[in-house]
Amino acid sequence: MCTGLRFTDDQGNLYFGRNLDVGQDYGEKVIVTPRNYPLPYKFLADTKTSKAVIGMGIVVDGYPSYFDCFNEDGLGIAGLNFPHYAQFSKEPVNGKINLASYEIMLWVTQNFTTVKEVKEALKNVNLVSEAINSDFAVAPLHWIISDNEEAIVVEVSKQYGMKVFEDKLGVLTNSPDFNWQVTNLGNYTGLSPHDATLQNWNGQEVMPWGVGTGSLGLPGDSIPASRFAKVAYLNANYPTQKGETANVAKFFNILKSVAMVKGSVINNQGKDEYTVYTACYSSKTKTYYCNYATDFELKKYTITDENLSLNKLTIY
Ligand SMILES: C[C@H](CCC(=O)NCCS(=O)(=O)O)[C@H]1CC[C@H]2[C@@H]3[C@H](O)C[C@@H]4C[C@H](O)CC[C@]4(C)[C@H]3C[C@H](O)[C@]12C
Repeated sequence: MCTGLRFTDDQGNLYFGRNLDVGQDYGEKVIVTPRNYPLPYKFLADTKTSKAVIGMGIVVDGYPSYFDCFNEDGLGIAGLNFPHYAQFSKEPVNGKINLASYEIMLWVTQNFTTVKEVKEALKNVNLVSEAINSDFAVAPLHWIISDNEEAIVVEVSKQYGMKVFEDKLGVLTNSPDFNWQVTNLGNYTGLSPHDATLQNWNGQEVMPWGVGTGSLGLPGDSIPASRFAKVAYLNANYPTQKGETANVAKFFNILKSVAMVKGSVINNQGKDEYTVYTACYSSKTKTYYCNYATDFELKKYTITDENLSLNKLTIY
């Protein structure tokens, strides 16, 4: 499972990232793709990158295959599992921009600066079920895309085709679909950051005990709907913060509260599924912050004038 989160600071700078919750080691690393790096496509003419990108991923045949990535202009995208729903086109479709589903990460971060532009361009996109190479399966993902101004969620399913949702909550988890998750929030509208008050039930005074009584019922389990509701609630109530340090702390405070702790979830392959890393990109400083289940030290990697103009990937 995974959880994506975005919010802005008091000056409108974006903080955007995710938890990666998996039961498998992909050997992922932080990768900076420079400008002018070869960018092959399955159905479009090969080209070169025009914007530097930073994020977490693996390199497959020289191709930076990102799990989440962010460009130097502050536009980012994260892929999260969307099992039982995600279904891409079997074949390319004439007259459309055909992208292999894994190509959406770099297509978005190379061609656009704003979500507004992405939304317009997506109207003509067809995502094709095509793996990078025969060693990999097609990942059944949906995506959250964000800039300073707004966020959207992109889903392609058998039931609904391609859908692009405004994500005012700044949250994405896994299945069911985004619309279902937002509808489900209606079950949590009684939550309040304020404590419950003293009640009188048939003459009996009933006292709320201690702080936090307004949030009784806020979920704490690991299912996607629970993580969605919890992060949506916390993101809506966490006060706007000033400065990079406080905003990065806000990000990790919220996402670690839905992190899956090793041993608490065992998937149907018998593997521990847990939060392997948490990562947050700051558009203000072009910095990718991350830490790992096995090492909480906060690592910082930045798109710099030096690494954006190299002619090779920088792999940390
Ligand atoms: C498993 C990851 C998503 C984690 C997640 O959302 N889990 C939820 C589980 S569930 O819903 O509750 O079942 C996804 C996110 C990005 C994915 C990777 C990226 O898409 C990059 C390549 C793409 C290749 O097609 C497959 C390998 C891969 C390296 C992918 C492996 C895997 O599917 C990743 C790592």
